[in-house]
Amino acid sequence: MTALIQARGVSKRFRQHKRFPGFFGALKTLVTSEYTEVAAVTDVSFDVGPGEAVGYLGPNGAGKSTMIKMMTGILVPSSGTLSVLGRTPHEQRLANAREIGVVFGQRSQLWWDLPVIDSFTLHQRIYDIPAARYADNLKRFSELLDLTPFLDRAVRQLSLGQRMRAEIVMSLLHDPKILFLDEPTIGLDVVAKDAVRKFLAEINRERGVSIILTTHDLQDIETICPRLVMVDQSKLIFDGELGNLRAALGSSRRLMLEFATDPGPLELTTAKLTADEGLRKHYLLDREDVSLIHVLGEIGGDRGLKDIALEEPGIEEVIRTFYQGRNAALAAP
Ligand SMILES: Nc1ncnc2c1ncn2[C@@H]1O[C@H](COP(=O)(O)OP(=O)(O)OP(=O)(O)O)[C@@H](O)[C@H]1O
Repeated sequence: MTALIQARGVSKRFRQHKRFPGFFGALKTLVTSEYTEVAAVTDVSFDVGPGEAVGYLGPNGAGKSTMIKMMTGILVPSSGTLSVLGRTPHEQRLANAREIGVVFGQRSQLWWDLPVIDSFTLHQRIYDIPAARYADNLKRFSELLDLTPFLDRAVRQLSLGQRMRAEIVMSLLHDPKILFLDEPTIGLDVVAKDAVRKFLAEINRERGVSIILTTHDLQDIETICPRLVMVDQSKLIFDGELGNLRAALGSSRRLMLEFATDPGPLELTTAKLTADEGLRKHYLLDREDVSLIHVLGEIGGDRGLKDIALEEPGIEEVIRTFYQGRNAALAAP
């Protein structure tokens, strides 16, 4: 598989004028030429293949937006090599732009005072999209994201959810091979988030558009991205599937057993009793080698068991556990 994106030891450091506090500090700031360096991205390497959907995750300030900006050619890496569709993004920014789509949740690419459809028409001209292709894409995407009711309205009159849907459609009109999205669902209500997620998952599946997505909403990842790239304090700390991360953290499935009559505190060797509500008992299954069959075998058939529910830990819990474990390891003497 040829990689569409190849990052090798990519770093980005920002140089900032050193600021001194207080009134005299402000004067000193003006006359000194001292700088501090911020390491936004440090030695990051990964590949992204055709049709992959990758969630780029990390806490605030971990360097996600900076990495997206380097891949889209807006920022120049301080060191390392970065190739997107065979090009160095910042050196061939225009050629790169023709084959990628970009959506920044915090910044609009639509013309604020023009009707949505006018921004789309301008996009068609700038990107030289053949008329039939443009018409097909516009029809299909507008239907999927329900844009038709507000195509003729000025962008400044749209709600955030409507504007984001329009941004996403515009980013795809020229059939990009890769779509970069920086927090595309930020501030959206649950219905709009759901529509955007389903649309992106469908575009990825149907058209094979590779997706690189940063978000703080892990449900976005769960719906769209099988693969996670996780960063912390500018460095890459995990690259793989959510299932691998779950496995690496050990199994911690939750089990709920409901009985017709209360069998009393039912301690088991195969599962840890975590809450006893009488008829309902909650357990943690934290051993890989123990399955539900083992637990049921231990309970036996004569306890009046009425119902069973087994739950895998949700994505929030998996990611939180991973970062907490890492922070604890870093803090250890
Ligand atoms: N233009 C800039 N000049 C100086 N420092 C910057 C600049 N842009 C980003 N940084 C710094 O680089 C680091 C990484 O920033 P970045 O915006 O990439 O983080 P992020 O992971 O996208 O964060 P968030 O989740 O809050 O959006 C931060 O410490 C930030 O303050």
